[in-house]
Amino acid sequence: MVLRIDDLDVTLGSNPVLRGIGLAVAAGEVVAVLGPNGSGKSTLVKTVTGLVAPDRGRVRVFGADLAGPHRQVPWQRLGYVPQRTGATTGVPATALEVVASGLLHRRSLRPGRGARRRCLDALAEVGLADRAGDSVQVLSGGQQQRVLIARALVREPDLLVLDEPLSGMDRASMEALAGTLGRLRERGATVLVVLHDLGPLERLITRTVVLEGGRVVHDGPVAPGPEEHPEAHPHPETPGRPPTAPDLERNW
Ligand SMILES: Nc1ncnc2c1ncn2[C@@H]1O[C@H](COP(=O)(O)OP(=O)(O)OP(=O)(O)O)[C@@H](O)[C@H]1O
Repeated sequence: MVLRIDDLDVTLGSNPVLRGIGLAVAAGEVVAVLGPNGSGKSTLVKTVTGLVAPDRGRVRVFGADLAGPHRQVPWQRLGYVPQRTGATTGVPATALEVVASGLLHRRSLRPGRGARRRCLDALAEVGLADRAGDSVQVLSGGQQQRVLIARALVREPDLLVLDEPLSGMDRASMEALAGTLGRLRERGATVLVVLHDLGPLERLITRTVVLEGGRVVHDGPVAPGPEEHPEAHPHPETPGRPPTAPDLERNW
C-alpha cells in the first residue's frame, strides 16, 4: 500500500476537523478527494504530507509512520502542490529557481548534477519552458500554479498530492494537467487530488472519496452527482490577468 490511514482524528484549535478516517490507497490509483467547503479535504492531504499531525489513529505513507512520536515523512518519494497560494512570496525568484527548490532537501541545499535539465523538463511538462528565466511575480495566477506543479513533478514523485490544482485554470490548462497526470500514472505513480468537481480529470480518476463534516461518506469508483454535495462550490478566482489571455496559455 502506498497510503494507509486508520481511525484518524485531527483537531485544529478546538475544531474536530477529521473524525475516524480510514483510507487505503494502492500504487497506481488516482484518487479524487471531494466534498463541501470546510469538510476537511485540505487537512486530510496535509496529514498525508506530514504537515498536520494526527491526534489519534495511524497514517502510513510508503510504510513510514506519520503519526508516531518519531514521524518520518518520506519526502524523497512525495510531491505536493498546496492549495492555491501563488508561487511568489515577494522574493524575486525565477520560475526555474522555484522549480529547483523542489530538488532541495534537508541534507543538501545544492541541487545535484543534471538539476537544471530536470527543472527545464518539468517546466516544459507544464508548458512554461519559455518562461524559465522570468520572475514568478510577472506570471499569472494560473501560471504560478503550473510552476508549483512543475516543482512537485521535478522530484519524480511516486505519490503526487495536489490540493485543488484546477482553481484559476482555464480549460486548456486543465486538459494539459490531465495529460501530465496520465503520464505519471503510466509510469506507476499514485495521485491523490483534492477537487471541487472532476472536470477534465474525470477520465483519469480511478476512485472518489467524499468527505462531509470530517468523515468519509463515500469511497468508491463512481463519483456521486453534484446534487449529492450541493454545497460544494469553487473558490473565487484570484485576481490577476485572465488565464485565457492568448499569450499566456499557449500549449497549456
Ligand atoms: N489552523 C486551523 N485552526 C482551526 N481550524 C481550522 C484550521 N485550519 C482549518 N480549520 C477548519 O477545519 C475545517 C476543515 O478545513 P479544510 O481546509 O481542511 O477543509 P476543506 O474541505 O479543504 O475546505 P475548502 O474546500 O474550503 O478548501 C474548516 O472548518 C476550517 O475552518
